[in-house]
Amino acid sequence: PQQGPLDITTEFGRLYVKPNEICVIPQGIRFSVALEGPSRGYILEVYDGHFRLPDLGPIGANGLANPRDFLTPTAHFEDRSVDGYRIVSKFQGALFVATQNHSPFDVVGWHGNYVPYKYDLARFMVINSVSFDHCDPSIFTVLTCPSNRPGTAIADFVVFPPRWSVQEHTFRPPYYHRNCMSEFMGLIFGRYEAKEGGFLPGGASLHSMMTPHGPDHRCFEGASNAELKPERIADGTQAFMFESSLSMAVTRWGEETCQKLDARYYECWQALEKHFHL
Ligand SMILES: O=C(O)Cc1cc(O)ccc1O
Ligand SMILES: [Fe+2]
Repeated sequence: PQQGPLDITTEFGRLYVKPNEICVIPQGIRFSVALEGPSRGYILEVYDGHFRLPDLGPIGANGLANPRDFLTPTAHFEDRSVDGYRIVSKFQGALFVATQNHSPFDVVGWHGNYVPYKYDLARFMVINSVSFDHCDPSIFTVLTCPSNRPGTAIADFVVFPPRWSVQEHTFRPPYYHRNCMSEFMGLIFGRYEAKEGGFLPGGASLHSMMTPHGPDHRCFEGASNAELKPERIADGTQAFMFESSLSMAVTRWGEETCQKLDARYYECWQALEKHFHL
């Protein structure tokens, strides 16, 4: 959720998920979502594999998102007769409806680990360079859904949390780049350092694979001239990225119907100047 909490009921119990928390519901689990008012957020559905914590490599035993901070529901059931209870299932890309005369949330107990869970992004332990250079944003991976090609993800969920920035001799914001992943970015709240202007909470950007992108002109000028002292960045901000080795298609709704496409987005780079001095 980006705006308003989600009051989620699942066959395993209930999850109350507030903005800056995320919720993962594995395939095939029945759930319903109750809202308390205006609501908005971001959904990522993977069609292959499951999300898990990334391998920590030399980071070692703990760090990034720690297992202890993932919360699963306690068993909860209701014995409720309901005429025409509608169950909506997605199968092969289409939605199907079945009706029954009782609540599906009548599972009395459960064991195992194929369960829905939630996680508070504020609990993420941030790792970064304390010497020089801008790290690959993979250091900010909360969860990954690996593909069967090693090192390549069906999807990574990456956050850009509040943190200290201390690198020396470095252009600290994201570098200008083209890469082999599709990057869908969203903003829960605050201002993303590389696009303080046009990128608003609830909005999204998509940089498809091998499409060049990077900070806007204002960010470039600011960071190029800033004194490199230790500095807090992203306080009051939560930006994130869904990154995939697959392509993401834009629907007609996203491109036209919603009338929210920023056709002038590219202009954020137009003022960048050439800085070669012979
Ligand atoms: O494009 C972006 O803003 C996301 C991003 C951030 C970063 O720090 C490095 C690479 C990257 O793709
Ligand atoms: Fe990027």
